[in-house]
Amino acid sequence: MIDKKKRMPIKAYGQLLYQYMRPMRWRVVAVFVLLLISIGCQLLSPLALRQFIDLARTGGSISQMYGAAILFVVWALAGQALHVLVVYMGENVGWRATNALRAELMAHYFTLDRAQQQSFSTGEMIERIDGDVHVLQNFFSHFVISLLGNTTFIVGILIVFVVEDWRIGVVMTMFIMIAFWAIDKMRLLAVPYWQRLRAVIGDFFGFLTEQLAAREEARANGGRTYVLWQFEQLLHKWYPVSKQAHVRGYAMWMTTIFVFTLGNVVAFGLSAWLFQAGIITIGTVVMVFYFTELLIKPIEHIRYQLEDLQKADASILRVKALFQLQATIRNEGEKCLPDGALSVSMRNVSFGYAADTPVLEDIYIQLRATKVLGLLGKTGSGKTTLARLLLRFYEPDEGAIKLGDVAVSEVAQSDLRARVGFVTQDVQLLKATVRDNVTFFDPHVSDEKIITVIDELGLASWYRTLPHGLDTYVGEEGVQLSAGEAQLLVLVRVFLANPGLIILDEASARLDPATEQVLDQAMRRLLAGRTAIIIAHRLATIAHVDEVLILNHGRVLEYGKREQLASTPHTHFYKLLHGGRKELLQ
Ligand SMILES: Nc1ncnc2c1ncn2[C@@H]1O[C@H](COP(=O)(O)OP(=O)(O)OP(=O)(O)O)[C@@H](O)[C@H]1O
Repeated sequence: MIDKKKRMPIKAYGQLLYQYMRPMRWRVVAVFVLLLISIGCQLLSPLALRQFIDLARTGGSISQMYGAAILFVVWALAGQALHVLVVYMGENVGWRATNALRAELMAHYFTLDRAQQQSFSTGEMIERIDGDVHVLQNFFSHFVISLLGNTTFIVGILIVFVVEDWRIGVVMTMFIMIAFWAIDKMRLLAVPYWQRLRAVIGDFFGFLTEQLAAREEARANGGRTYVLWQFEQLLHKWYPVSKQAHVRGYAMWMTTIFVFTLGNVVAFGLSAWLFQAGIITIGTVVMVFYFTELLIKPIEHIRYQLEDLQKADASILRVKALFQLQATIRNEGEKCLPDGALSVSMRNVSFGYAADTPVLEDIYIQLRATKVLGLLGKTGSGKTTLARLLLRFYEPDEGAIKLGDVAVSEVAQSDLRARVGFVTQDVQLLKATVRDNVTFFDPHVSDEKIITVIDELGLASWYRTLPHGLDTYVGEEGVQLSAGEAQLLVLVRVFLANPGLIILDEASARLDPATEQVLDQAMRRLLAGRTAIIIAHRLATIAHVDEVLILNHGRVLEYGKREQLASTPHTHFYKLLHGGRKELLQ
């Protein structure tokens, strides 16, 4: 349902402007000063026009008339030139403010929990960080400058009217007040519709990014018809919402046109009457008419600004909603994990993504530093979830998790992320060079170090095929890597960071048997002296681990030393090794 009353309080606008304009206050002050001078020039030019006409009617000298004409042109040109400068500088202020807002939104997004991040599709996030903020750019660059400038201009014209004749001043002041009242009443009309329009655009981009990412799967699995159907549904939804929003914007435009016409009639009628009564000169009649015409522009601009404010209302509400979303895991610790390999301890840990659906129950792990644990279990048994708890992506409902004898809840998130290396099933490479991909843009990692890890992982021959070595670009415009190669590169990234605990989630699932064998040997060398948890569906992946844990429906089915389990005939692991209980891996 659309909440028609939803409107941003003026205070919220003030706060937003204060927050983002403060760092540029001198620039903003300069814009205002230029704006006032520009308004002064624009107000002086019709006075020169009046002087010119009255001189012509009363037989003034030609040189006096030239003087008035030149003044008219000079004031008009100076006013316009300064106006251009004001717009340029205003745009600059707007860009800076919106970029700061964009950066803050992006940084805030990274502070959110995994579950909260997942509640936004990629497209929705693009719409928030770019779409909504783009709308606000106009608000930042033009709104205050334009509103203040145009209001000052209108007040200036009214003062001129009052000075000329109080009746013109009173009537035109009343007319402007009525005009603003009518336009402001129209303002509320479209806010909820602009809000809905942006939400629909967000859904559309969300769908588009998702489908573009999964285009191969969709094509291979015959999903094309469904995708196109869904695409069309979204377009159908977009059109009526866009129409509703624009029709309401148009209603506001119509109101302004009506108001302008009324203003012209009033100004012309009144000044004609005053002229006939011999109270004002013909030059003043032309000047009043000229000023009334000039009034149209600022009222028009204010209308534009209010229309933009309708869009900004919707965008600010959505941006604020994102800012108000706070990570549930907020009690960031301050402790650091001890150097070197980390022990892992989980005691009576239980967890569920939803309150009434446990995914892990009563998990117990006691892994000494430098030991490697093989984690087995069929799909959906909770292996990845267990890894996410170790990284504190989620908080356990019960139990205690410690790394290197420090509770993960007491460790600073940055330290936790730096000391625990996680290779997920879904490998993501950046559109950057091989070097930047493995160092994550850390300039302190030397090329020698990178090449050593590449050598140790057995990737030397692959590395030699890269046309520009570490400077080779990967991704769409660079070298295309196979899924297996991408996974190997991510392994280089993890090992370079020298973590105290490495979690490999199905890391070798995409590799061919030959590559897997090369990697297996290299991994054994690299894992020596480090703690690791290897999540696997295949027994070969965990041929050299020290301990084995089998998960079944979120519970520990079996846990012990690999050698011991492998040599005890009644264990599940023994049966697995000898061809039985295969369902535990599927
Ligand atoms: N983000 C999430 N939100 C809600 N439920 C989730 C989420 N991630 C996983 N689950 C559910 O938790 C259960 C365990 O999932 P998990 O990914 O941990 O299993 P897994 O053993 O790693 O499976 P696989 O071997 O297929 O990767 C599954 O029932 C899954 O549907």
